[in-house]
Amino acid sequence: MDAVDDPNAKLTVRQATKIYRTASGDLVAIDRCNLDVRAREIVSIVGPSGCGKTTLLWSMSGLHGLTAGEVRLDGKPITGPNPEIGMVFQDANLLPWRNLDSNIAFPFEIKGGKPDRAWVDHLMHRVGLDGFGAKMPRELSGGMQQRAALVRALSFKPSVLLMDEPFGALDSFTREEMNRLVEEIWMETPTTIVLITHSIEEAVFLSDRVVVMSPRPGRVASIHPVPFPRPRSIEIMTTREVFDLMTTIKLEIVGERKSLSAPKPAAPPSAALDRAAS
Ligand SMILES: Nc1ncnc2c1ncn2[C@@H]1O[C@H](COP(=O)(O)OP(=O)(O)OP(=O)(O)O)[C@@H](O)[C@H]1O
Repeated sequence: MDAVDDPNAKLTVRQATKIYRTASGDLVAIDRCNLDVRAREIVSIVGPSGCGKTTLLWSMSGLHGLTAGEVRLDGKPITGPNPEIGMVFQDANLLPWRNLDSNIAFPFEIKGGKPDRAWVDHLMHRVGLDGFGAKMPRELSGGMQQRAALVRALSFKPSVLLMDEPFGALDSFTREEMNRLVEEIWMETPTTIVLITHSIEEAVFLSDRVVVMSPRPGRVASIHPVPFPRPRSIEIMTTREVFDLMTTIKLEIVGERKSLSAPKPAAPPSAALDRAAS
């Protein structure tokens, strides 16, 4: 999908290509991806396993370099980790020997600073962790650890939050609770959010737009606007329109999977491979 610069874009991905050099040869994970994410928008990225979702998200974070193409934040190329960008992963990644307060303070310590205590207290209250600051990670459920990871990511007041399958390890009830919490926090303090998920329901519940990626090498195959009002109640999520949208996206991904397993005619080498070889 080719893209023209969106004047309201917060994040701009242009011709993003990533080739991993592996022992068995070069692997093109994503190939000329284009995407604009607008300020204060929630965008989910879905697609078949291995299509390059994480690769794309990490390139947005600046933690992984691209082989070709670029990602821009507010028009400026992202070339490394950026304080404007927070991240949440499937694993809460809390240091087991530090309590919650100290886990949240840790990234600030590394940089030689301190978190804004009032803001952290507000976030802890917001996610339902009031009074849990002195608890060790092992004393908390998976859902509570993910809440703490969310507080840690938001404690920097990032303008962009990247979430890599953040609730994938949680049971479905806790996952829905976390989805509602993210929507509530976002409605109070709109941040630009890009979320990777394997759950179409989660993608539709949370997003303003759902991006479907093609099988590897991943490209943006289609983008679906999600026009339903917020907050997205159970009543909204069980309407015919939501069901139809989820079905369309599911069928598209299944179709993409089928095309992945079907024998493919020899394709001309991509521009990315040409570049890598030269
Ligand atoms: N560091 C790496 N070195 C080599 N290959 C890698 C590396 N990271 C990812 N890959 C490969 O790149 C492809 C895309 O991986 P990626 O994790 O981005 O996909 P994904 O869509 O997030 O997958 P999943 O949905 O299964 O989490 C896969 O084939 C994966 O094996």
